[in-house]
Amino acid sequence: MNLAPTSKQKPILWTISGADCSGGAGIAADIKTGFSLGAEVCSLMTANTVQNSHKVFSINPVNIDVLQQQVDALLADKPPSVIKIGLLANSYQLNWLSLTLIKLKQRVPELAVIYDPVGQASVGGYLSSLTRAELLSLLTLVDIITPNWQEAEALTGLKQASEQELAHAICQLGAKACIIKGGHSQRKTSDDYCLDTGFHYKAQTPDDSISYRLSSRRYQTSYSHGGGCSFASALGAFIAHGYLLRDAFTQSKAFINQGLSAYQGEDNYYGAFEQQGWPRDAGYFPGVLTATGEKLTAPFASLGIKRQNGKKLGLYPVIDSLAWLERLLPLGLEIIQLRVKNTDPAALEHIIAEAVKLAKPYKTRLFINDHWQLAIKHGAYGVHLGQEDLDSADLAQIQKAGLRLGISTHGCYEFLLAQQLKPSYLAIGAIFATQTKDMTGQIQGLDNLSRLLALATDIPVVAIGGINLERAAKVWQTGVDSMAVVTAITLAAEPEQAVNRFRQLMVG
Ligand SMILES: Cc1ncc(COP(=O)(O)OP(=O)(O)O)c(N)n1
Ligand SMILES: Cc1ncsc1CCOP(=O)(O)O
Ligand SMILES: [Mg+2]
Repeated sequence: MNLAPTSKQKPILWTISGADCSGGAGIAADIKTGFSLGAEVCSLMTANTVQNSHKVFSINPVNIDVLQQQVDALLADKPPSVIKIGLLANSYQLNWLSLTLIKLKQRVPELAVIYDPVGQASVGGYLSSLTRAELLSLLTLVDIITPNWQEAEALTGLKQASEQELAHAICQLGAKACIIKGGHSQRKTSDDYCLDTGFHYKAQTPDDSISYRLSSRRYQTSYSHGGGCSFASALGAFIAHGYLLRDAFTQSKAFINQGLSAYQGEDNYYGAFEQQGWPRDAGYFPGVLTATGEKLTAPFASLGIKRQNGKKLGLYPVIDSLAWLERLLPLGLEIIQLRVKNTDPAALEHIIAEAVKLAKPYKTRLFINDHWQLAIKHGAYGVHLGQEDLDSADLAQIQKAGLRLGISTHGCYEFLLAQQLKPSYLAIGAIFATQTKDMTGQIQGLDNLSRLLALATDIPVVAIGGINLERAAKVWQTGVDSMAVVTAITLAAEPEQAVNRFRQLMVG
């Protein structure tokens, strides 16, 4: 993921789906969704369906020669970064598409293929005559499949299986990731479940997979026609913009919640789902279910600064030695982090113990990166943990010891997840490319920083990564509470002067 813009060109999403003359689903939904989310949609129509709000009258498949001509024409000047597949009307189309995807993936190696297996129309009636065996043949070419649970049961042949088991079975059939949509579920939960077995950033097997579960309240509305297609095309649009699957998933769910909330309570009319632009309002974002969070209910000790009350944490130097700490403490900063890597245990303990002693006479809040046991042992003010540390660290122990906790996040999924742990601050990074740490695939950019800030509660938010004096004003204008920097200070010709210049631009 690199969300820092490199050009003003819109990402291109192809939709290979049916047209719905009643305007809500299929290609209409995909175009409205793409437009709403800043993606350019090219449409390859598989069928010209005749339907209204009561019934599907006919399907009218398009000949594969026409589809092939459209692929050839579009490849010349509008190659896709994502393809969303919806209705496939017959086995000619399925076989043609399988061969086409193989060729396209050779030509565009980064291409992501999303398949929304539309079998049944929401008004009733079957849209596709494909058999299960035929559909399965497509799965190995699919990066993300988005069935609802009935479709997932039909694909796997499993009954009474959990969403997790269904997703796992579908990934074993060949798809790289599977999102089971809970929206139409008659099950107790309306959670959406995602199993990611290797898409984008980690090569994994289905047994070594990552799962995400998002939960939202149910929206009562009759304006939902095309919601499923819109979810899959929103996912495509977010992925085309460069978001990781977990963040595309979270934002797509927010996009759907936002649309479903538009006409709540308007009954007796079968209306189309309404695309309402990029979801920014925290109220539409789903809950992120986490086992770690369920154990913690109380907030971590506070920094004495809340996001809303106007006081800011300001500059947050992240340094790696006692010498730097001694040099910066007299400058009267609100917060400093000691981030020591690759040091033997005895030396490390000595450094942390000394750092805590050095910081005692100052009002500066000293955070220790990574080494939470030593931070507790020596009575540091706080601990900073990364995502990888969250599972192994004993958060309850940190909380019980009264230490403050800062957590790194990289995108909206992790931000919402970490927020539920009620830490003392949340960090977002890397805002820009940085030489200090390998942040490949995790560059947020300023726009995404602003979007994440819209999800913030009263917990202070720190921006980190590639921030220097030239870029600082723009970062500060987003409304962050603090900017954490390493090299902008440690490599500055005059570090004290650099600190002062940062502070000057953070006034107001
Ligand atoms: C303020 C702040 N934000 C993020 C980080 C990065 O922490 P982490 O993800 O644990 O990575 P390392 O720093 O351990 O490499 C941080 N240290 N401080
Ligand atoms: C530790 C860390 N975490 C995210 S980016 C980063 C490095 C920040 O260093 P710099 O300020 O030199 O870009
Ligand atoms: Mg760390």
